[in-house]
Amino acid sequence: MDAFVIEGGRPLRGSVRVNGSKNASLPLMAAALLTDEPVTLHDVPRLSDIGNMVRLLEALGCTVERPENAGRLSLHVTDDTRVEAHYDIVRTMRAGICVLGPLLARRGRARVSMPGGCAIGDRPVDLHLRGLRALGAEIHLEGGYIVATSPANGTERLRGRSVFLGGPNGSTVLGTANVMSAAALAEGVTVIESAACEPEVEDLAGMLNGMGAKITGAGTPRITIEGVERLSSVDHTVMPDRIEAGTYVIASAITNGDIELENYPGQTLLALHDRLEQVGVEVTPDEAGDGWRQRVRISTRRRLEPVHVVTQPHPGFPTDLQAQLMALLCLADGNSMVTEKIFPDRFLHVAELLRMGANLTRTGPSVLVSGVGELVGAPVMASDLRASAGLVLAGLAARGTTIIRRVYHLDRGYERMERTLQELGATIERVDQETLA
Ligand SMILES: CC(=O)N[C@H]1[C@@H](OP(=O)(O)OP(=O)(O)OC[C@H]2O[C@@H](n3ccc(=O)[nH]c3=O)[C@H](O)[C@@H]2O)O[C@H](CO)[C@@H](O)[C@@H]1O
Ligand SMILES: C=C(OP(=O)(O)O)C(=O)O
Repeated sequence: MDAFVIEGGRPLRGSVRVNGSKNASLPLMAAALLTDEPVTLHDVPRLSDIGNMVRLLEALGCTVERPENAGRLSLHVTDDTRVEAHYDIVRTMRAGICVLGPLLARRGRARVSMPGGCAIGDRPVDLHLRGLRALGAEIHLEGGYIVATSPANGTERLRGRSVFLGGPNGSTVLGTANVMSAAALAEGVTVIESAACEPEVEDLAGMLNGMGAKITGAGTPRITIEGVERLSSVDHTVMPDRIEAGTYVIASAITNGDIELENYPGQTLLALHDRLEQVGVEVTPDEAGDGWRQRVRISTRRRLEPVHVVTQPHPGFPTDLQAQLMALLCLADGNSMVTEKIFPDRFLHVAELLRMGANLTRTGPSVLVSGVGELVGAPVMASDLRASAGLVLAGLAARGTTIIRRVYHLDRGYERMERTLQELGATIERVDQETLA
C-alpha cells in the first residue's frame, strides 16, 4: 500500500491540463451495453475506478481496448447473454450500479450487486429502483443483489412513463443516469421530473443522442426521452473533470501559488468561483474557450477571508469539493461555516485536519472552521477520495512533513496526482507505506 510524503510550504507555479472526468466516464462506459456496435471514448482518465469498470464490462461480455498511455477506450459488446454484475467488482465503486439500467433495457434482465463507493454516509439506491420500476421493471433484492427483469418476464421492452426522482436530499445523479439510459430504449416517452442537473448527466445525454437516442432537457430538472428501438456506434470525448479542476484551483490558492489550468470546465464551477471570490481567490479565463473547456489563471490575495458554504445539488456548491475547500478555510482570517446538505456525515477529514493544527467544531451536518495562522505537518490517514484530497492540500500548505497513508483512495479519482503536483513545484513523493517508520 502506498503513502504520500509531502514537504509543505512551496507555492505552486506552472500549467497543467485537466483530465477527462471520472464521474462522467463511468456512466458513459456503462452505456456501451446499450448497443452491439462499437463505442469509442476519448479523454478517459487512467484511474482505478475506470479499471474496475473495464473489468465489470468485460465480465458482461464487452471487449475493451485501451492503447497504452492513451485516453482512448474502445468498447464493443460481443456477448450479450451475461447479466450478472458480481459483488467483487461492484463493491469497489458506486458507479457499478450504472450497468443496471442498460442491462435491463437491452438484455431484459440484470442481477447487480448493491454498490460500494466512498464511505461518506448512507447511500441508498431506492430512487434508482423506483425509477426503473416506473418503467415497468420487476425488481427484488436477494442476497445483496438487485434482481431485475423487464416486462413479461424479460421478453418485452421497458415502457416510457413519468418518473419522479426527487429524494430527501435532492435528486440522484447516477439514478438519473440509470433511468435515462434505460428509457433511451424503452417503448414510448419517458419524462424524468426532478432529474439531477449535474453536467455529467448532460454529457451522458449528449453521447446517447450521438448513438441515436432522442433526449431533450438534460441539465435541467425535466428530461424527456423518446424511446428508440436501437442505438448505434458513437465516438465521444468525455467532459473535463470539474472536481479535479476545482481541487487544483484550491491547491494553487492554499499555497499562495500562481497556476494555469487548461481544459478547464469553468461553466460548471460557478458556485466554486463565487465562494472563492469571497475568500480572495480569482479564477480568470486566459482564453474564453466555450465555458466547458477554457484556459484559466488562478490568483490569490495574501489574506484569505472566511466564508460560509453549503453543499447543494448542481449548480450549487459540489459536495465533492467540500473537504478541499475546508482545508483552505482552515487558513482564513476568521470563522467560516461549512454545511453538508448532500451527505451530512461526509466529514472524515475533520479529525485528520485537527491533527494538523486546524480549529474545527462539528455540530451535526455543519463544521465551524476557525482560521489558524498555520497548519503543521503530521501523519494522517486517507479515509475516502475527496477527504484525502483535502489532506493533500493541507499538507501542501503546512509547515513541515505530512505523511498520508492509504492513498489508494486518491488513485480512484486523481490521475497521477503526485506527478501533477510535482510538475507544479510541490515536494511530494509516493512511497511504499511499509517503508515508513
Ligand atoms: C460516481 C459518481 O458520479 N459519484 C457522484 C454521485 O454519486 P451518487 O449518484 O451515488 O449520488 P446521488 O446523487 O445519488 O446522491 C445524492 C443524495 O441522494 C441520496 N439518494 C441517492 C440515491 C437514492 O436512490 N436514494 C437517495 O436517497 C443520497 O444518499 C444523497 O444524499 O453524485 C454525488 C453527489 O453529487 C457525488 O458526491 C458523487 O461523487
Ligand atoms: C464520492 C465519489 O465517488 P463515488 O460516488 O464513486 O463514491 C467522488 O467522486 O467524490
